[in-house]
Amino acid sequence: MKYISSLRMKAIDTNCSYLGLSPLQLMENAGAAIAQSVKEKLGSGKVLFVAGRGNNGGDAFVAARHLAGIPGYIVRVILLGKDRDIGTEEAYHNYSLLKFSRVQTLEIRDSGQLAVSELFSEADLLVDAIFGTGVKGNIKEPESTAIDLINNEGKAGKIIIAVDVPSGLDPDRGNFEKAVYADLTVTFHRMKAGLLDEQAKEYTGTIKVAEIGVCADAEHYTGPGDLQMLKKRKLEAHKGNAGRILVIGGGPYSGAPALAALAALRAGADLVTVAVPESVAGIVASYSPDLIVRKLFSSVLCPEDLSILPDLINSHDVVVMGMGLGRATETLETVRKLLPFCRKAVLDADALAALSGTLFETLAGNCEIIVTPHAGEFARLRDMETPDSPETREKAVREFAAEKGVVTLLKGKVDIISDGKQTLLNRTGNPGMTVGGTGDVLAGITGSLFSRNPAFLAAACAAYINGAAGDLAFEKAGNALLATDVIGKISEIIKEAGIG
Ligand SMILES: NC(=O)C1=CN([C@@H]2O[C@H](COP(=O)(O)OP(=O)(O)OC[C@H]3O[C@@H](n4cnc5c(N)ncnc54)[C@H](O)[C@@H]3O)[C@@H](O)[C@H]2O)[C@H](O)CC1
Ligand SMILES: [K+]
Repeated sequence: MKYISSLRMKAIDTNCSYLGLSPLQLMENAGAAIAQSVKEKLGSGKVLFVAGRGNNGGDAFVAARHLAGIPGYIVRVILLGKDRDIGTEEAYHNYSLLKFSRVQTLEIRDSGQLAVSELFSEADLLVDAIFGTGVKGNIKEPESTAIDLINNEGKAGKIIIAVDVPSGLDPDRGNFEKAVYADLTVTFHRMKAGLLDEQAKEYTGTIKVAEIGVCADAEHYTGPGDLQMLKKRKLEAHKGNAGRILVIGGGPYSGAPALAALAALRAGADLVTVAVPESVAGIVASYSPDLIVRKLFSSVLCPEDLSILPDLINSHDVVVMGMGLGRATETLETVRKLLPFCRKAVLDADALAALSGTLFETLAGNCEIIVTPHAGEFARLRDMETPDSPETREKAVREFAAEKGVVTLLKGKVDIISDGKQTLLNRTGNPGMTVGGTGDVLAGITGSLFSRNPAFLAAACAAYINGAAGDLAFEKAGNALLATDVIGKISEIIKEAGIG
């Protein structure tokens, strides 16, 4: 069964909002689904909603409004706190509407007041909306008492419906300190992993997955929500904690490795070292004082460099390799020899020319790889034309990623990112980005994110950030935009997503 983590669900929520589907609309659908389930369980009578101060409570306020309009129901809501304690705008909005909806509300001060309330014993059906996916740590008061009181009524034979998850149950792991015993759990959009836990079964009752109108693209295309899944920088971070990146590139060209390195820095890496052949080391160093340049031996990457690069690789978290290396036989041979020293590598441009199917197999398990080919490079990697139609292209990327065990980011008008199991599409970016260097920028961002995040998430978010930064640059420069303009906008995208 396909299930979803609470973090991913939050990301999808944010992506919906980015696409124009507001959290309020999702809440309205969630509440309507709860009201529908109440109607199916109870034809008429007294319904008590026990609501916490988060969006789980918000769903209950919507459901209460929907039910109160139907003859035969007496609808009451207990809010575990005061209205000013309600944590989200959407929940507050829906709570405010209850005044106009023939719903009796009670705001409770503390667990003592809760324990003497007769609303519990008077109800025919109780709806548990104390916590959903936002529960954290040990359960405090008055929530703890509220769970006990709901369970007392459940023991007395009343119907209990849980909103999204039985309150107290960890939606991802299923473990808990105490939780509501429900007859029915109405969970939204997708099954939550925690509900499938063996121990959890006793608490969930029947599980119903309710559609709440999530846009399909919020899940299949990258968005700002995906960025929220990236690790946040810790306030007490030390130098190097946010990633040490080694860029290996250059020789015939000097700009490409510098672009990748500067992009990695802008995407949050702490330290970026650029290892380039001696012939271009001075030029690369002259581009920016932010770059640490390590001089290699010759005018192209060559076997002699194997005397210094393994140590350098070892002192960095991620290697980003390929930009501007050229395709001299000795260079490609050196790339192949370096890979077994890498733990995490982003391979782009000329490094892709060094790869063969068997090489992937020898590396399996030792080195996590992200490849970032364009259509031509992807065709060479597979020894097969890259398909034109979106569906076949997506399938080709998914199959390649699964077969070779590498995260694949196929660049194009719509980028395709897959690890063989999960696939995401990215449509940020614009025609101005066909200018040289934007691929190097993407490789740099990918390396930076990969140092602290899983490969698939890093690649998907890098594609989004690169394109979104390009879109900002396009506003000013139009089709005349340069790769350096894109680098200049990375920080705005990262800051806006709150991950910088
Ligand atoms: N797309 C969707 O899935 C939608 C989900 N909706 C509903 O929203 C909740 C998640 O809402 P959130 O506000 O993030 O969190 P909760 O309501 O679950 O809880 C937050 C609330 O609880 C307090 N709290 C947390 N832990 C504890 C504790 N241990 N003891 C006491 N109090 C605690 C916290 O301070 C907050 O006040 C999801 O489950 C769905 O029901 C949307 O409405 C529709 C879209
Ligand atoms: K709940």
